[in-house]
Amino acid sequence: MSRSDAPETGETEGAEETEAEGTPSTDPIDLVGRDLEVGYPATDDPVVECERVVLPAGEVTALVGPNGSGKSTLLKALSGQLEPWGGAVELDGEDVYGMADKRRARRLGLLSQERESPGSLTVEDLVLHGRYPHRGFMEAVTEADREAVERAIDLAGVGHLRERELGNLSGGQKQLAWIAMTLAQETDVLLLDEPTTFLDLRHQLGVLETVRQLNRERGVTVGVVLHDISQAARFADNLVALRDGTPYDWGPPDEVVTEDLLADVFGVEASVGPGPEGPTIRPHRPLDERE
Ligand SMILES: Nc1ncnc2c1ncn2[C@@H]1O[C@H](COP(=O)(O)OP(=O)(O)OP(=O)(O)O)[C@@H](O)[C@H]1O
Repeated sequence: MSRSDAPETGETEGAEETEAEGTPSTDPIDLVGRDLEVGYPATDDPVVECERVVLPAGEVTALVGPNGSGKSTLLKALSGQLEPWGGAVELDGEDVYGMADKRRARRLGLLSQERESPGSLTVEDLVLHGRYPHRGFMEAVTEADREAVERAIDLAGVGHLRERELGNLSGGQKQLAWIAMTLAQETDVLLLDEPTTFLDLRHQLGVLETVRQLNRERGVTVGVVLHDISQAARFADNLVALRDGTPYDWGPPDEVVTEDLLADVFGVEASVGPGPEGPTIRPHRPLDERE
C-alpha cells in the first residue's frame, strides 16, 4: 500500500463507548481493517489481503477497482458479514466480529449484492425488515419502527411503491427498495455495494445525494463500491483503489486518480486533468477507434 499515512486522519481508535447499547451515535465513527486475509470456503487462498484500510469517521469512502479486484469481499469483511481468515475489523476500536449480532446490525448497515427475499413481500414489509436488529423477530412493531420505516421510504423515494410486491418490480425499483431497507436500519456506518446498479441517471444522483445528506446531517460514515471512477471521484471524500485483492492506493480523489493508477489498476491509457468537481479522465483514444 503506497499511502500508509493518509487514512490516519480522523481515526479515534480506542475511543470510549458513550452511547447506550444500540443507540445510533451522533459522533462519527472510524471503521478499520488490519492485516486482513479474506477468502471463501471455495477458495484455497485469500482473495483480499490488506495490511490496513480505514473508512474515516464521518467521511465518504469509495472502493474502486476492476471486476474481481475484491471490492465486495472487502466491504463484506468490513461489515461484519464475512469473517476474515486473519486480521481484525474494528469499529471505533471495538472488534466487529466480537459484537453480538444485534448490536453489530444496529451499527453497521450493508447493502449487499447478494439479496434474497420472497417475491410476494411488499416494499413496505421489506423496509420493515431493516428494523429487525432494533426489535427482534418476535417483537411487536413500535411507533419508533414505523417512523424509521417512513423516513427510509421517504429518503429512498419509494413511497409510491410501498404496496407493490417485489416480484413485480423492475430492477431499479427493487434496488431502491433494498436501499430503503438498509436505510431503515439507521446505522452509524453505511456500506453500500454498487447502490447505483440498475438505476437511471436521475435515481443514481438521487441515491448518492441521499447518502451524502445522511453523511452531512447525521455524520454517518460511508463506504461505497462504485464502478464509475469519475463518479466516485466526484462523490467521495476518499478513494480506496483495489488491484488483485490489495489496496493499490488510497486518499483524496485528486491524489489517487492519476494516469499511473488508470494504467496499473484498470489497464487504461488516459490523461487526467483537473475538473470543477474532481479529476477529469480522458481516454487517449475514443472507444470507437479501438480494436
Ligand atoms: N462466494 C464466493 N466464493 C468463491 N470466490 C468468490 C466468491 N465471491 C467472490 N469470489 C472471488 O473473489 C474475488 C473477488 O471478488 P469480488 O466480488 O470481491 O470482486 P469485485 O471487485 O467486487 O468484483 P466486481 O466489480 O466484478 O463486482 C474474485 O476472484 C471472485 O471470483
